[in-house]
Amino acid sequence: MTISEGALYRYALPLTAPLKLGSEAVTRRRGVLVRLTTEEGCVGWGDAAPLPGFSDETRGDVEQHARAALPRWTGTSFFDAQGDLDAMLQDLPFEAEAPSSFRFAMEGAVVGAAAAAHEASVPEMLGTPRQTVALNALLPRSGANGPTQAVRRQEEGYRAVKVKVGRGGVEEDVERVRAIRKALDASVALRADANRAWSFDEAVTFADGIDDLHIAYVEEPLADPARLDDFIERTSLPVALDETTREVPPATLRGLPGVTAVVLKPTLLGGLQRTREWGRVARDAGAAPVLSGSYESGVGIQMLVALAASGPAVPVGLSTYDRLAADVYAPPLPIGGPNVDVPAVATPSTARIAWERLDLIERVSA
Ligand SMILES: O=C(O)CCC(=O)c1ccccc1C(=O)O
Ligand SMILES: [Mg+2]
Repeated sequence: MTISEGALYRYALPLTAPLKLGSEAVTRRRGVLVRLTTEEGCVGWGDAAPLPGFSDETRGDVEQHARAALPRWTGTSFFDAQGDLDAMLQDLPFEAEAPSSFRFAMEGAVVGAAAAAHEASVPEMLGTPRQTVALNALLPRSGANGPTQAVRRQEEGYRAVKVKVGRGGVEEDVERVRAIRKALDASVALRADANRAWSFDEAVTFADGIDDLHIAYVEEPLADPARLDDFIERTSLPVALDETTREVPPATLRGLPGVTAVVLKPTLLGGLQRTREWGRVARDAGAAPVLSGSYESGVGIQMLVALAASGPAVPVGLSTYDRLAADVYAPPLPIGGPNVDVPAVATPSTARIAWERLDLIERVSA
């Protein structure tokens, strides 16, 4: 497969409400779309959407890197045997300093073009996909009416609910999580995410406070993640990694037997190869890989759905898409309920691109 053209487009999508990310408040979701075209006329799209407060790079960095790198991709041939996707991805001409979101975009565009060349779907290129992907419902941050909202989501059919903790006092979190857990059916998984807010003692207070309840896991309880193994030894609370996956190699999991799940965000982790490697190591270690979004556009979300469809059947974190008031696709993708129909969502479609929302940055031909 030979790339004959690469194009870069800037987008800035409106949100349903400002997004609070650490100390930043984002009012528009900004990113860069990549389109690669092969000599045979096959097209693949990718989404590079660095998340302020979480990504190491800015959108400006992505633009600068992508403009300099694109001429090395056009005219380049690479191996594209279906069934050996990992070999194909390893062959891509990335520089060592390629930003994470750029890796995600370029790998996605290449897989999309290869899928078109093989008349396969993107999920099929990644493995043997399931037809549906279940989502977890993310409860809004404000503490009010947590149990009522959680029950509403359960009635809509969600099998997992995620709640943010670690913003106020730990006692309040214990009360909130207890009330939500008691309001939900036992069969609905409850997940908590502390985003590294707690000292060791606060995290233990939380764990002891909900000791008699079954929650699926708490993500990143500790401000000092180096103490995770102590925490796992001290409490019986199941733990999930999120931020840590961007800081340590996947093999670290083998030394953390109390880790029940790993939250994998390809935009932040640096693309498909790294996500798939984490997924393989997690499964070997008995931890569930939970694919999650970082507020990508529809193009990025399609790739996340494809990745999730080729992984184990655990509810994934893609309700970030609800926060976009408009997408690069018009109409937007049909992601609005507890289950995503994979074939209906994960087919990239140039015909549905909302061109008026894209600004051409650069187009390079071989
Ligand atoms: O996991 C989910 O359900 C949604 C994704 C999510 O919460 C998230 C999205 C972007 C950045 C950080 C986080 C987080 O897990 O804290
Ligand atoms: Mg998290």
